[in-house]
Amino acid sequence: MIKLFRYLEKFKWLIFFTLLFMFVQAISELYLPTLMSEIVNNGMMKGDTVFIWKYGGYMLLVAGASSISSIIGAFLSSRTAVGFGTLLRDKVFTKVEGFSLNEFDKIGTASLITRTTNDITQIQTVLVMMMRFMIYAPIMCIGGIIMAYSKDKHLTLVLAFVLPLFVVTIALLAAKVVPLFKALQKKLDKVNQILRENLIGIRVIRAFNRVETERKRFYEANKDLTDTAIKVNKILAMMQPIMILLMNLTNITIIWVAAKRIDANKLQIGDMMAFIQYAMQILFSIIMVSIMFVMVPRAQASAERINEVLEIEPEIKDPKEPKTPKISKGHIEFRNVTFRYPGAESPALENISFEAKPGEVTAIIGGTGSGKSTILNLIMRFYDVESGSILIDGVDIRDMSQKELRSKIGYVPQTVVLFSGTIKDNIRYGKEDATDEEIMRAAEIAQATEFILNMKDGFDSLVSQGGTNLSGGQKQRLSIARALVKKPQIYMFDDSFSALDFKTDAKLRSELKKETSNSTVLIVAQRVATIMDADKIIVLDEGKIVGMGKHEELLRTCEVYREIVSSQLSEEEIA
Ligand SMILES: Nc1ncnc2c1ncn2[C@@H]1O[C@H](COP(=O)(O)OP(=O)(O)OP(=O)(O)O)[C@@H](O)[C@H]1O
Repeated sequence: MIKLFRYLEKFKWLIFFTLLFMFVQAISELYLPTLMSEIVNNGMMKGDTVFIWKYGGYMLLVAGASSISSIIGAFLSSRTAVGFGTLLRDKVFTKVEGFSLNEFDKIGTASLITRTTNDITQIQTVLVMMMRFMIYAPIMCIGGIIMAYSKDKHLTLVLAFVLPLFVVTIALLAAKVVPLFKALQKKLDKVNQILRENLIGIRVIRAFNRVETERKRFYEANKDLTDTAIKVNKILAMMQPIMILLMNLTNITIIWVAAKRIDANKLQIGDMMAFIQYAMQILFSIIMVSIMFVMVPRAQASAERINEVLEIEPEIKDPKEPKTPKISKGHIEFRNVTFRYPGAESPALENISFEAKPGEVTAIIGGTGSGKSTILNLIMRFYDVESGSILIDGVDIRDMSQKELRSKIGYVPQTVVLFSGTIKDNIRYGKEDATDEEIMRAAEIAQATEFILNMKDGFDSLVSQGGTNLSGGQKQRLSIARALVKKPQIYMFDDSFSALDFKTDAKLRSELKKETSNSTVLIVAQRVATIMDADKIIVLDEGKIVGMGKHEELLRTCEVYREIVSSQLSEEEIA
């Protein structure tokens, strides 16, 4: 947690004033019982009304100061904690944005969400407590002991018995609660993970009639979380009556001992009353500190989880001095590229070398899992190659800034991702300052205009989160329009025409050809018809290139290609 507290620097003045006001509150509260004992001893016992009024007035002033300090302290500490929480969330979010896909896989999306929300809230809560109790509780405890001692030495002996008993009881309870608090956080992660999977996969869950199974899975994770939470709260609930019992026993003992001393004229009633109040203040401050000791480990567990995220050094970093290609055309070259996914035994791509030139369409075809998407992932630098290099316009992509690299590329991923907003917003995602004409033009080429205009509000129609109110083919076309509006040097289509009917597919590609005549176009496809007329077809099989050339050439020379073609086209089509 200390590591995270370095970010508190920004709030140092707020913290200073919180501590100052908490100090004023503690001192005022310590002074009140003494004033009260004065009123009892010198006012009430002697019937001196003027004295009572005078000291009563003092008491009012001191109590007022204490209340105002308490209010201001609470306000300032909350401001600090909320500000700190915001700052941390921002830091975690910014860090996560820079993660490569590897790091996402390592921590998991659900856990990243819990860490950014719940874990940071835990730290916020503890920070408020720390700021309020850090100064207040020790002053109340030590000051209380000193004041109590000044009222009566003998009575202080009662405290010498009670305080250790109090501390031991709290320590025993805390020892039980702390591990449970740590477990709570993990169980919350699990509930979040199942919830997320279910919300995203609801269609599949229903289609496979797995609603009951999923409900059971959620119920079990939820119950596990609830059981632990109940266990924690049972112990915490026990704490309160035990504390009250101990406090009352302390009260009774003090009164019993004090009564004898008052009888023997060794103690005044006012001093006994003040002593009782000091004893309560001491016990309360111990409770406060112990609550902090229980809460801190929980926040500590959260802090560790946040630190883990903040300390991950993204594997993919920008070079210190990024290079820019002298001539920028979008020429791609793979030189002996081998790549293995983290933890995988065999490489997903092995010794891949090819060129994709501007003005040409380069297609990649191959069976499922042959490494087609991986090639595109590597060009986008979602992962770094294991050996070999990828050059764009002669510059290794690891020597370029990621921003520059990605600004050259219009990428249409295999799984379409749309954001909540209008159709226009989604297309404009490709180019922030795109004009309405540019957006319409992109939609036109992507063959999306017709269905967009058929929607109630045309280009201003709302796309729901994840694009659930659109069909697969409609989503694909919007995703293509989003890449087109960017007018990049390199287009990468990852199986992006698979959900289109043949007619739309052919129309779209012929329009696309006109639009992308000067760009480098990479098309990953399963359908031979989609890539037959490409300038270069790369045939992949188990991560290796087994053929490269034009359609007719490959038909003659490449066995794998022939197999793919004959499984899809009729004899006449092949001829
Ligand atoms: N994130 C990942 N972590 C580990 N292995 C992966 C990951 N993504 C893909 N792979 C593996 O890498 C290999 C190549 O996958 P890739 O997605 O490139 O295939 P593909 O040819 O695009 O297949 P498809 O046509 O089915 O999309 C596969 O064996 C796959 O299991």
